[in-house]
Amino acid sequence: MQFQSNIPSQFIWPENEKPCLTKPPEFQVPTIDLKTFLSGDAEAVSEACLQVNEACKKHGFFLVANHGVNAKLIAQAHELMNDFFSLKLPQKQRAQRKFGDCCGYASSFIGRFSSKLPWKETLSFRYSASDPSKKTVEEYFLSVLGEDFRQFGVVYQDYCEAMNDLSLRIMELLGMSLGVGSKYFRDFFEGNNSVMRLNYYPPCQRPDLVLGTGPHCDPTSLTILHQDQVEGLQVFVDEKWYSVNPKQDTFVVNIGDTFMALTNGIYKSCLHRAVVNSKHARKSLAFFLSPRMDKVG
Ligand SMILES: C=C1C[C@]23C[C@H]1CC[C@H]2[C@]1(C)CCC[C@@](C)(C(=O)O)[C@H]1[C@@H]3C(=O)O
Ligand SMILES: O=C(O)CCC(=O)C(=O)O
Repeated sequence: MQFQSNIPSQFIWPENEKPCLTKPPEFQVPTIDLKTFLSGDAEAVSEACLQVNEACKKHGFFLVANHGVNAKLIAQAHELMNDFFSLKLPQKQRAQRKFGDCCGYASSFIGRFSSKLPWKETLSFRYSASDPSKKTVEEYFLSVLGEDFRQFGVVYQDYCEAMNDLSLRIMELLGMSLGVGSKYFRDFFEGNNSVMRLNYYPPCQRPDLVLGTGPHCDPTSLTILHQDQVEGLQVFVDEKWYSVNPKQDTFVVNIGDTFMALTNGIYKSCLHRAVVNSKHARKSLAFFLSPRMDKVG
């Protein structure tokens, strides 16, 4: 393995994809107050629809505030991420992601990609809303990691259920913003399957050479991201990178490729990435909503 300034070459990105040394400008992403939108107040609804329509036609990113997700649950989800990623490697590898599967533990996708490796560890698992009595996330942690991880399963099951509920309320907003009504997309995604991903970005001595997550569009329908208070998320708009800085008590929401297709390209799924820094680890919780495949005609 070759090294350049202590960084293995597989983690070093090409010149044209490296993060800029200077922090890019902050991107002004609209913040939607979900509570006022759902209150049915005509003016609030029309304002929220206008903001979402404008944002999604351009870049597909917006923030949601007053989302109703329990703050303690969010804090627990972050705390347990620290606990999991602090485990010794052999313990984490008990959940090792298998080739071809999108679930499990991955450390920089070693073995999956050979260059431009992301500077991150991830733990991904499925959430199925099709049968509310089946606690798929609890079962995952118990079956893959064992009895000691029961509490992880309970917390992330609750977190995924909260994300699923939030995603359906956001689908109401997206339907209204496109003029097809609040039930159109909500009904389509009811009982869906999703992927929950825990992202852990260790500090890096050379944050100018690596990327936590490379430039990508999410292939799924909708992503609900909760980032900790360490900056790192960047979106690519009008041929430039901008940072989407953490905003207390909000989730970052973005359209994925599948939802872009569902809107015949009217709403955009845009490139984004995550940069790292030399001092602090960074964490994010990403919930990727997908449609029920039996509803995709
Ligand atoms: C279903 C998924 C695959 C990825 C995680 C979720 C939704 C986004 C996908 C991903 C982030 C898109 C960019 C490349 C990728 C490999 C990554 O950087 O993590 C993708 C995820 C994956 O395939 O693991
Ligand atoms: O961690 C972030 O800020 C972005 C993560 C992301 O884009 C992803 O997991 O697909």
